[in-house]
Amino acid sequence: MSAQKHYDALILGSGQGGTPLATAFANAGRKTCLVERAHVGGCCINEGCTPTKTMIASGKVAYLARRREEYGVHFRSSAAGMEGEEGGGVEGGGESGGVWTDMKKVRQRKREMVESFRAGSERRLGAAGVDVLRGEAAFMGPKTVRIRMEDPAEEEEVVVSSELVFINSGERPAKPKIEGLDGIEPARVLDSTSIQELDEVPGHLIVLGGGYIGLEFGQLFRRLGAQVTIVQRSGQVIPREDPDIAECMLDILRGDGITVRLSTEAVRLSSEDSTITLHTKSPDGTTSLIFGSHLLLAAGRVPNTDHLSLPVAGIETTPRGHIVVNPRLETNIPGIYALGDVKGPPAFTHVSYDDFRIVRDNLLSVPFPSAPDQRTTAARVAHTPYVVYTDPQLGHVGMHERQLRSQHPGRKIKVAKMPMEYVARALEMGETRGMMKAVVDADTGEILGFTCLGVEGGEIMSVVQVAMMGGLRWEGLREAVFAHPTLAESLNNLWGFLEEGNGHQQDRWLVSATVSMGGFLFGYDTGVISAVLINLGTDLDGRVLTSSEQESITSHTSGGALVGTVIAGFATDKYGRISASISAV
Ligand SMILES: Cc1cc2nc3c(=O)[nH]c(=O)nc-3n(C[C@H](O)[C@H](O)[C@H](O)COP(=O)(O)OP(=O)(O)OC[C@H]3O[C@@H](n4cnc5c(N)ncnc54)[C@H](O)[C@@H]3O)c2cc1C
Ligand SMILES: NC(=O)c1ccc[n+]([C@@H]2O[C@H](COP(=O)([O-])OP(=O)(O)OC[C@H]3O[C@@H](n4cnc5c(N)ncnc54)[C@H](O)[C@@H]3O)[C@@H](O)[C@H]2O)c1
Repeated sequence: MSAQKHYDALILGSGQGGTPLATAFANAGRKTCLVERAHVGGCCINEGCTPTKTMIASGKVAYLARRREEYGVHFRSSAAGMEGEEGGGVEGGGESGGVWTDMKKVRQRKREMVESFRAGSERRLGAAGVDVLRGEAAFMGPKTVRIRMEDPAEEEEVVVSSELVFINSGERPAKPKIEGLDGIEPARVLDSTSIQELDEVPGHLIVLGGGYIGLEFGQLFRRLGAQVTIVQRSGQVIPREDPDIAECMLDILRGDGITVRLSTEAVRLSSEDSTITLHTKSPDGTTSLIFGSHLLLAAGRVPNTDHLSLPVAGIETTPRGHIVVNPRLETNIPGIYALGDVKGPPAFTHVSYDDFRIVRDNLLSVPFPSAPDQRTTAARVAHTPYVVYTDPQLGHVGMHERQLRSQHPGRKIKVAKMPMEYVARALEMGETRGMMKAVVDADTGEILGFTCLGVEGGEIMSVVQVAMMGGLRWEGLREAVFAHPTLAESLNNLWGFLEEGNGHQQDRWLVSATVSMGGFLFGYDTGVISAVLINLGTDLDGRVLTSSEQESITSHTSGGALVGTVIAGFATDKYGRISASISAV
């Protein structure tokens, strides 16, 4: 049996764009229908941001509990020389003992958070009078959709037509093609959704993919007590980042005891008893085996367009299956729009939510903040921020140095890098890992991009984002009066590190040169003096530096002064940290 219904607005998928859009249309007096095949609130609330950040909070507590003695804090039992009560959980990696994870409790806390967020969304939809149909939608024609209902006892199928259709169907985890994958016991092969439902910590988690999901879960499960190996196909983790930031992140992950294998291709999987074996290959042909108890697939996501029968409606997609839209989020079919991840990257909740605002303002004429009918995605391109919720967080806004140098080679830029070790508040908190980096226009002072890989890096980044939105130049942040001691006050000092040098590569050399050469003399040329570099050693990979690299370093040393025959100077390492004071002849 199939029922027929007609609406003013039909929303397919209850994601971060579609859910508030449905409420807005209904509140504006339009007859509105929202179709959802799984759960209201979509990925972010049910499987994405909300549950992961809730679980990551548990990981942070475990991490700090292990570091408690650094802060002069002891558990009563250990202070008294007694064994801490243990049981019901899994030993927490053993770094400092006594901390174990009750995975069921971690999961329960996550479930409660998800349920409360989801209930809030359901309440808002109900209060606005949105018809929520539980089932899977597929087009029958441009403005007609068939819904296969979740509960066939009521209706097996409902056919809905509408003047306006909004597709907000999101993405799901990709399943990479690896020989042997289908032969592994399903309970041991996890994705970003199923890993959140584990009731015990895996013994050894192999993470396939060194992107956002791989890093967030890899570090979380390490902190909860698992051995973790991250296998990343490309030569750096989080490949969209500048190499110096990715390298700093790598140091942090390895510092946490995570094994990270870069430039490593997963070739084949096999399993015996409870052990999974991943056969890998490096670009030079070297093969190796990685053994683990569980495998997390974190190798990207694919759009939920394959079940929508888009060709029936004539809706255009990219070769990867994302829906093609213009800056007003209109598809090629009039009256049909796409919002959120389903239209392609960047795939973030705040992007999907802004898609909602664009459509709402253009179609429901909400006049603020810009004139109706003029809102497009173009306005946010320069400033779209994001945060990777590793600890420390990686917050970024604007352009990357690498992107600027490759896409705008003629533009004169300056780069400032400062280690979090220079941030008073971070020192007080005992959380000094990471670095800040800013890229500015050398002529105008405009802030073009900013990254903070540091404690509460997302919050610090947001301060700079607001400055960028307001057109504040870097000098404005240098002179701003921030409350002391905040993390944001470090934005007074960052700019002292601005220089035109072309990046991390030379800094890598400087690190190893200073580390390996001991008492040797650094040469530099400040325009006042020039001196000769006596010995340079090797780069971080042990490679002997060429003469042109040595020359480059001698002209890149950050500063110095000549006093008689004694040369004093300093050089900065890859984080901009002063790594050597030189005084010798
Ligand atoms: C593990 C993880 C962590 C994340 N963390 C963050 C974070 O910290 N910050 C951040 O900004 N982003 C994060 N993201 C990304 C973020 O979750 C998404 O960008 C966000 O949910 C936007 O999604 P959306 O609005 O496009 O739709 P989604 O939230 O994906 O919702 C789409 C909905 O459509 C439904 N649907 C699909 N097909 C059909 C159909 N045919 N019929 C009916 N219903 C259908 C689905 O069931 C789903 O509920 C994370 C993602 C993951 C996986
Ligand atoms: N904090 C956040 O905002 C947040 C958190 C999680 C996810 N997300 C969103 O979800 C998206 C998807 O995340 P993701 O981490 O799955 O994808 P991703 O594209 O960010 O990273 C996937 C990584 O896996 C690697 N890879 C791909 N195939 C591989 C293979 N066969 N073997 C080894 N490595 C392989 C790629 O090189 C890539 O670096 C993100 O791009 C982001 O938009 C956001």
